Amino acid sequence: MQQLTLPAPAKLNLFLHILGRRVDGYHQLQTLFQFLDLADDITITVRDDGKLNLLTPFAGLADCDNLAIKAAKILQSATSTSLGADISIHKCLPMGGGVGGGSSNAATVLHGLNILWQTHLSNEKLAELGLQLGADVPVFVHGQAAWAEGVGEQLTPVVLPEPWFILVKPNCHISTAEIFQHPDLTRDSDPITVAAYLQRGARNDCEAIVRKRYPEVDKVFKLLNNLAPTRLTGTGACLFAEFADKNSAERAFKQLPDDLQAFLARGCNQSILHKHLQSRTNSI
Ligand SMILES: C[C@@](CO)(OP(=O)(O)O)[C@H](O)COP(=O)(O)OP(=O)(O)OC[C@H]1O[C@@H](n2ccc(N)nc2=O)[C@H](O)[C@@H]1O
Ligand SMILES: Nc1ncnc2c1ncn2[C@@H]1O[C@H](COP(=O)(O)OP(=O)(O)O)[C@@H](O)[C@H]1O
Repeated sequence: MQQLTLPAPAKLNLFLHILGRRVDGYHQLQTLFQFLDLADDITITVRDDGKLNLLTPFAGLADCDNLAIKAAKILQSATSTSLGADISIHKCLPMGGGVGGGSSNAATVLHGLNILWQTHLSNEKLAELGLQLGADVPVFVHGQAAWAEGVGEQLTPVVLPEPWFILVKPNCHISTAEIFQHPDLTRDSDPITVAAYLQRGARNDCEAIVRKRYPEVDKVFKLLNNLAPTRLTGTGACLFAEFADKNSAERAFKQLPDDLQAFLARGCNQSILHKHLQSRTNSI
């Protein structure tokens, strides 16, 4: 087999608590990751000459900085394969929005090339390689909704309700590093348990600062929160409102102004990448 097309889904941070800060500046978190059935599509074709080409360059981002290419390079050097690849990314996920598109692209490329190059690395090894690219890559590699601790890399799979969401990307770009450096960020939240989250919910500690720094986020937050309980994902800028069923989500979606970048999606405990990989394995 020489070519594969695989999805690279979005994630939500259903809540995000910051418990402290490590000496290296990274923050200790507690968060709950769930996937959405909303995804980029990535097509990978094997090359014999070892070259790694991105056929769909992103405006303003050098190909060598694209996480899809970085993931391919890491796998290439970890396995010493002589093979290369052409990679095309059909982008659907808002970039820099806290839905993890770049990390998800990296995880999908790791899985796709591991199949095409027949390098046979375990999920654990792929997650270890992915962590070098970003704190969120391992959860996409494993593909199970997860309770996360540490800097987001200590994962415990969980089974959660799978509600419907309206996801909105306010028209602004937020730097993750900038939010984590903010002097007013809450860094001393008490740890909680999954059971406590399921009973009472929990906040996103970045939300107050992001809403204050970015009026556009605050405006969209108020609009969505009138329709259903709303949260920031990650460090933003995307906001999500939760609905128990598809009909109520659709009704609310119709009330949104036309100029908003909004998506209707379902929460998934198994990433659609992994559903796809499983159905491939079953059909072989
Ligand atoms: C906090 C989360 C929640 O999902 O935010 P989003 O990026 O999704 O919004 C992620 O873990 C982010 O992961 P990712 O975007 O991969 O972050 P990285 O590239 O590893 O780090 C970007 C910058 O954020 C800060 N950072 C990141 C993670 C962390 N636990 N503590 C930090 O202080 C560091 O300053 C780092 O330089
Ligand atoms: N394949 C990729 N898709 C999206 N962003 C990428 C990719 N490769 C590198 N990036 C960079 O990573 C940044 C964060 O992207 P993304 O993962 O979409 O956001 P977030 O971490 O906020 O969820 C982008 O602004 C972009 O500069």
